[in-house]
Amino acid sequence: MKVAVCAIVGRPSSGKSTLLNTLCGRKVAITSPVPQTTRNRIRGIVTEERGQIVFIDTPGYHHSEKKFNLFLKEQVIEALKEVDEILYLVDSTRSVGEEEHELIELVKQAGKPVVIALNKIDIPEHHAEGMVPLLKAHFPSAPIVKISAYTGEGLEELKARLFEAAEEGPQLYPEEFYTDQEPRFRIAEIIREKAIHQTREELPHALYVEVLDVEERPDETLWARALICVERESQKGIIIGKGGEKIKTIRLQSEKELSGIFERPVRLDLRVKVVPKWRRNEGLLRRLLT
Ligand SMILES: Nc1nc2c(ncn2[C@@H]2O[C@H](COP(=O)(O)OP(=O)(O)OP(=O)(O)O)[C@@H](O)[C@H]2O)c(=O)[nH]1
Repeated sequence: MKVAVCAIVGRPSSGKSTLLNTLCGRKVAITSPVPQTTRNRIRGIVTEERGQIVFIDTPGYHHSEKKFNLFLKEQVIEALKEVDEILYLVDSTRSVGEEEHELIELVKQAGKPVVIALNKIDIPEHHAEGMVPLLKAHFPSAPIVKISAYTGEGLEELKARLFEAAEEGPQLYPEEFYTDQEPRFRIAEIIREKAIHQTREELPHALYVEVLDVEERPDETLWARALICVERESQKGIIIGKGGEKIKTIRLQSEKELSGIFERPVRLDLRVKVVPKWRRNEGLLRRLLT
């Protein structure tokens, strides 16, 4: 069968997480309209008769020099070293800027087979056609497919191109697997997604989630204790909300979604903790990012 480990690379908000979820048919990576939601390399797995593709969802690529963003950039570079092929995702509704050019160079340097997907063609203002000559000039042998990660348009063709670029090999994961994320990590990601959605305006990136304990109770309930960590005391109040309303919503939404994922009741004990300047803490960033 055809087997490949494939990195999805693209600018922030190009739709990498959305694409991964649509391709895998399930929710494996959290999505959000706020850029830079993805901080970890999450794998989604597509298994079909013709083969298996293991996707690595890389963080959005930034060319800013801030320490936080440098870490994200390192993640992209590291991810590309390990893979067999690259799915380069381009947002066809945005103009090609400096950042896209940097990314083109990065993908070229990797020297791996590349499949290019021009995303968001469901949006009428897209200019996918206009982008083709530039991409062809940089990647003469790469197939270019126009897609909508959102509606699923073009994804069959995209998968066909990815399988074509893959080599013959043994299956890497059993076919019932669609992600190799640890439960602890999945729990943290779902809580983080709900917390971001609830506090989008006030603190899009100022939080992370740490799962302290996960326990299977005798009645088969999965119980987890987690901390939502913020940078400042004022942000703690935002997460908790008036009379605890917000954190309750975050908990209920997370429990509901996690119960579906783990196919059993999930109960969460959520607390908020202030961890000053966590984004400048190198040890913590390493732990969160790797
Ligand atoms: N209309 C439309 N919207 C899309 C499509 N793909 C993604 N989006 C939207 O674009 C936004 C960003 O999508 P994500 O999948 O979170 O993007 P990402 O590339 O993973 O972002 P980072 O985590 O910042 O790297 C979300 O609001 C998506 O719903 C698409 O094909 N069509």
